Amino acid sequence: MKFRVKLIPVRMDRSSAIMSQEDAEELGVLVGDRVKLVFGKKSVIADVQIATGLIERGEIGICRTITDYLEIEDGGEVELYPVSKPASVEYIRKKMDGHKLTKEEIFAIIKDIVNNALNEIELSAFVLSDYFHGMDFDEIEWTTRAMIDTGETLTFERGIVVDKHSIGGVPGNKISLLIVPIIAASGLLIPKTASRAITSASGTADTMEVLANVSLSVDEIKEITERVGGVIAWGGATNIAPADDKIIRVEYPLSIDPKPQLLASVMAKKGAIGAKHVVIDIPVGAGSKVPTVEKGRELANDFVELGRRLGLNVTCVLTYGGQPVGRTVGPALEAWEALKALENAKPPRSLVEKALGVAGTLLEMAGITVNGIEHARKILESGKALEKFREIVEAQGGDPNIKSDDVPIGDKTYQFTSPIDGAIAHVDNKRIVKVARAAGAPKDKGAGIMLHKKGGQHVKVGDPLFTIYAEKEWKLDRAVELAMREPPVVVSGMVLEKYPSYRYI
Ligand SMILES: O=P(O)(O)OC[C@H]1O[C@H](OP(=O)(O)O)[C@H](O)[C@@H]1O
Ligand SMILES: Nc1ccnc(=O)[nH]1
Repeated sequence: MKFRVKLIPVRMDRSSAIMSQEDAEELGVLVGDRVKLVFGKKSVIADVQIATGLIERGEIGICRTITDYLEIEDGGEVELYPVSKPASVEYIRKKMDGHKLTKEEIFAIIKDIVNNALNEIELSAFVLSDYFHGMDFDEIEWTTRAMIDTGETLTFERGIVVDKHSIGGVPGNKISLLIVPIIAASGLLIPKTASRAITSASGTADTMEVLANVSLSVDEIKEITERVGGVIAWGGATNIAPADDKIIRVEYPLSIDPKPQLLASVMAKKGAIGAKHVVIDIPVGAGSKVPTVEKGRELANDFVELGRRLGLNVTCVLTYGGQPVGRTVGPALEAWEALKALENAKPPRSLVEKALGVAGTLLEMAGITVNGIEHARKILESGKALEKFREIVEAQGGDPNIKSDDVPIGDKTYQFTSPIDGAIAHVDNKRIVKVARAAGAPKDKGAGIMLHKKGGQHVKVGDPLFTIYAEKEWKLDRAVELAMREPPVVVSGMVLEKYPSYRYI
């Protein structure tokens, strides 16, 4: 059937073909079905969208990304016909029914994810079927390999390439901003790619973006790593394991990270950059991705086994994840605190101790020293890590003279104080994230939470507990309201509750 092109003057990631309800009925297609648009020798597959009123009968609304590709003008004529779903949709259905997929089926799914051939519903179905049914080890290995093979890989001619990655799940986990410069300052190469937030209020890519550009190409990552020793880049902007960010975009709104995807997501990025030694940080504790040490050990075994299959030397570090790392949550606040630690300006102990523990493990694995923590501490305390971090920031287009107190933080604030004398019984990871996201994080860089007290500390009536920061008043109001309904910091005396009507926790 022939259609007249109506150019929608925007660019979109996904290809959509917008038509009237009547034309959709005549073609026998529903919203989300696929159609092929042909112009001359070129063709493109697009999803059907319906917008009666905007699009007349006989018209097809397409965005500039498609018109540029087809080299067709507004008002031009295209041939359009329905096409069937790719075979990978059948494989996703097989997984939804709980069956094991073959290597070929997994490669087909990942390839179609990379080529944008699956719509949001199909991609979500894939992620959710992994969430409900899991994958066996072969499937996890094939997913990881498929994610590596469908993207670009990096090789370095000289130097020992190492890497670290956290599975995430604990708020305030800004340790990569300390670890990467410590490792780079020790002479090792660390081309670190990070994701944006998945279940938290700020991923390492979101935090680093406060200080520098994180959208680097594979060539830039290689060049900067060879010149300065390390980078902190956003994996989604590179062509390294390109399926990863597309999967994460589905996980983020649901705040889920199914185990097979988690393993493949992390290890594909490590495999693609050719890391020899890798440390995986597994935060363990209530409200994190891994609730108990036993579960942490199981996951650690999986990482080590996947590393063995891919030829990477992996050590996992189980870390305390029962409450946020350091005192800040949210991109700018976390960048501020990471800089404080690099400046040796009274940083929180939990942040420094964790960063040194993970960095030290990597230094020992690479054979730099037998006492990794002390070696890492010297690099941090001597100022060499700060110096190296500034080189990295400059190489990534940021201001090398940045100081912690120059980092702009949201100017709309609200402080919560203790309603009673008592002790902090609980800092709830999930609630902290919910409130920080309600305040605007990670999109609004200045939004987040500063904790004034952490678990176990004593408080008196009226003592500050935490402050919410936001860039916009209405987001602050929303976050404050949420924090009142679901307190993220719980103070308790020895009397927990009174019935019928008083509730302190
Ligand atoms: O948002 P949640 O689920 O906490 O996890 C995502 C974060 O965890 C990893 O941290 P890193 O890059 O090793 O520092 C990812 O790259 C990302 O920054
Ligand atoms: N699923 C993931 C968890 C943590 N980091 C990642 O890059 N991916």
